[in-house]
Amino acid sequence: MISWLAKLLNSFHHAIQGIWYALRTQRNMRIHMAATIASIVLGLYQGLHSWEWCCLCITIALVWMAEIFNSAMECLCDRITTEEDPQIAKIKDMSAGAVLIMALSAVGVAFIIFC
Ligand SMILES: Nc1ncnc2c1ncn2[C@@H]1O[C@H](COP(=O)(O)OP(=O)(O)OP(=O)(O)O)[C@@H](O)[C@H]1O
Repeated sequence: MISWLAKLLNSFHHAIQGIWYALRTQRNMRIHMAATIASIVLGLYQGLHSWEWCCLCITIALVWMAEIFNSAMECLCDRITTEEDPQIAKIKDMSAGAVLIMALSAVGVAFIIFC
């Protein structure tokens, strides 16, 4: 039981380390953090309904997830090669495209909720 709990806590520790690494090294993550704080402050100020908070939380989580997966993909690509490679360019472009889709969607959600 104790070792199961220790393994669980260890997994959390690694996951938090990953988020912290992304926040420290990725400029876009800091932009997402600023947008997250601004949305929460605006949400508290406007007194959102619970369903609006649900939409906001899911949207924020999806943007963060997309950005962290994108950062992980970039790390993996750079581990394979840092030399000019057309395949690496396609992989990184697609990964960045996924973040862009989610970020645009988040802007739409924010517009619907706050305007
Ligand atoms: N090894 C490579 N070979 C060819 N093109 C590359 C390579 N590395 C990066 N690129 C191109 O440069 C773009 C930016 O890649 P980079 O690794 O600098 O990401 P970034 O600027 O940190 O992106 P993001 O802002 O999404 O974090 C890629 O989308 C790709 O088009």
